[in-house]
Amino acid sequence: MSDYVLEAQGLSKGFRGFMAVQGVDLNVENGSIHALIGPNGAGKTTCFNLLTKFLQPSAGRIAFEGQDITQLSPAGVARRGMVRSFQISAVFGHMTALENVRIALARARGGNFDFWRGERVLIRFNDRALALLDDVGLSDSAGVPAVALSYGRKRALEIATTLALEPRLMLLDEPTAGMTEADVGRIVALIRKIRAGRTILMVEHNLSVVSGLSDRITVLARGRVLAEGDYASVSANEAVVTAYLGTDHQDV
Ligand SMILES: Nc1ncnc2c1ncn2[C@@H]1O[C@H](COP(=O)(O)OP(=O)(O)OP(=O)(O)O)[C@@H](O)[C@H]1O
Repeated sequence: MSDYVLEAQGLSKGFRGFMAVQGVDLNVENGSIHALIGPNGAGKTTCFNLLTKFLQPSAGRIAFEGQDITQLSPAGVARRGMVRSFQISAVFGHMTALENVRIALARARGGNFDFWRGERVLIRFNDRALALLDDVGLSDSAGVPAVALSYGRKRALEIATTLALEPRLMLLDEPTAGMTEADVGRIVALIRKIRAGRTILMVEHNLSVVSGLSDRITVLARGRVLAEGDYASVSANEAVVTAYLGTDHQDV
């Protein structure tokens, strides 16, 4: 089997003639944390949407664990073990943290989501749900409605609902966006913890998060791959520095 859990070749996406992503090759190594970075408008989100099949590529091929997934739906990709955090937007504000994770577990097992009469069914998931809440540091919030959780805790709950789907490849879309510094530290620690036994691909703007977490970084600019390597090598790359300096982004 290949060392790569995810392989994309020649990935392209045009919007009415404008190429947002053009000829991107991306190989994500099994067990790694791989970050996709780049200045505003570089094509990171489009690339992410292509990989998770929220967008259909205009050209290119994507394989997950050696199987071609280019034609699959987002749900089909998720069922195979490649899950995007927040994909299922499973955080229902009026439900408690525990109830949210139980619903995610029920869905992961192909439950018909009929939770209106499902209390007896859902109760079977209590132990596993409590263990997942513990994994993300939310055991003390099990009974708290999601709406009452702080922003950082809500993101942790979203990660717990994603973990409920038992992803082998977890895709995180700007996991620290909009967070206070203290919450950023907590999410970084959480990502370090949950990486065991799985691969993580993330889009992230916060470069200190990227430098501390990523084994490998792909830098996009104007829809193309500008550089790839570890943090030390991409941050010393002249083309990368120029691309970042040309925007209002923080320095690399
Ligand atoms: N649905 C769409 N229709 C038209 N243009 C689009 C669409 N989605 C993205 N684009 C354009 O494609 C380019 C890449 O956008 P994308 O959102 O992928 O970049 P990004 O790297 O995620 O940027 P940011 O860091 O600002 O979120 C941008 O110029 C954007 O305006």
